[in-house]
Amino acid sequence: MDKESYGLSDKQLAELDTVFASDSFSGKRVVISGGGSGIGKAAAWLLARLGAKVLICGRSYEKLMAAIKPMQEMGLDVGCKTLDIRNPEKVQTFFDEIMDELGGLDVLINNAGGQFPQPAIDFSPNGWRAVIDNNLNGTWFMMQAAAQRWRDAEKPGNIINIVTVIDRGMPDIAHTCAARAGVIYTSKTVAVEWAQYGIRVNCIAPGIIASEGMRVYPQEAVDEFPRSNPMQRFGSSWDIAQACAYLGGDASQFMTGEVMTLDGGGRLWGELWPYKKPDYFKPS
Ligand SMILES: CCCCCCCCC/C=C/C(=O)SCCNC(=O)CCNC(=O)[C@H](O)C(C)(C)COP(=O)(O)OP(=O)(O)OC[C@H]1O[C@@H](n2cnc3c(N)ncnc32)[C@H](O)[C@@H]1OP(=O)(O)O
Ligand SMILES: NC(=O)C1=CN([C@@H]2O[C@H](COP(=O)(O)OP(=O)(O)OC[C@H]3O[C@@H](n4cnc5c(N)ncnc54)[C@H](OP(=O)(O)O)[C@@H]3O)[C@@H](O)[C@H]2O)C=CC1
Repeated sequence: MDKESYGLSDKQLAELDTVFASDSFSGKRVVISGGGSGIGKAAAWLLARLGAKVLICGRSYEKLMAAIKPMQEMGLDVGCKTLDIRNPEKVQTFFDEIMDELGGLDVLINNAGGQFPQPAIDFSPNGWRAVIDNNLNGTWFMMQAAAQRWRDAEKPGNIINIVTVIDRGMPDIAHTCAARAGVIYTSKTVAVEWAQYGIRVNCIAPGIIASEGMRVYPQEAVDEFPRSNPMQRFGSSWDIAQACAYLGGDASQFMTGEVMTLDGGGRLWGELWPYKKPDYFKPS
């Protein structure tokens, strides 16, 4: 399949079935970074359909507006703001504004992120820095800004960080493995530190998901990605959105500091090096 065609249409996102009750997020205010495409957009659709007031952010205003228009046309309560999560001052201003505009915040989904594939030995200092900054620093600025406001207002909070499956590392994306390991262990640590404030922190580790994010990878790699798990297929953004609904809702109220993996068993079996695998690693 052409990598450009990966991702769910707005019609699908408006109609896909869910196991969650239609009012399970009513009264909840949710912020989703990177909500203009892929997994973040699917989560925005689902949680808004379940009654949440949702605000998505990302770097491209046009992308955000295009994402929220069909949701608003369905009568869903969704807004957007531009934000580069790597800028700590802008993140602070963002949270000041949205706390005011939404009247508070219940759930923060740190989904914005990504990387480019390259053998680690060839990373430039700036390429390494860009991926660490986007995924580790950006996510941390968002987590801390939300937690400070929840603590100061004496309100509970709930953070969900979208990471990636790092158990076996992943050839060609060592920079993101480093960043996501940082996010996971920061999350485990602050899940403990922030329990006293009623703040939960969990991560979701998606395996290969058929989202718009696939456009970043060469077609030959995308064609091989299903072999990264024993189900030998892609997961869907909707799978990850439903995991967000579980972690963002009351059913998971006793869960904090965990990583929920949805990878079709890829942690246990699968080819992680789908593209330009050196001869050294090929069967002789
Ligand atoms: C195949 C098997 C995979 C196997 C991997 C399988 C993975 C599947 C699981 C994960 C799937 C997903 O995450 S899907 C989601 C994918 N979505 C995304 O990645 C979207 C977000 N990504 C990004 O915005 C960008 O990739 C990112 C670099 C992180 C941020 O962009 P920036 O605008 O900050 O970066 P730039 O200013 O353009 O560049 C900063 C530096 O990075 C370098 N750089 C940027 N792109 C580069 C590239 N393609 N190759 C080399 N170097 C690159 C530049 O040259 C710069 O270094 P100098 O030249 O030295 O200055
Ligand atoms: N698809 C997959 O197989 C997997 C995805 N993931 C992770 O899931 C998350 C969502 O990915 P997916 O939906 O697939 O891909 P997308 O590329 O569609 O989503 C990434 C989103 O993040 C936004 N974003 C990136 N950098 C920034 C930034 N600095 N500030 C604000 N927004 C930013 C992008 O918007 P914009 O460019 O407009 O800012 C985009 O909407 C990412 O963290 C990804 O790495 C993890 C494992 C597997």
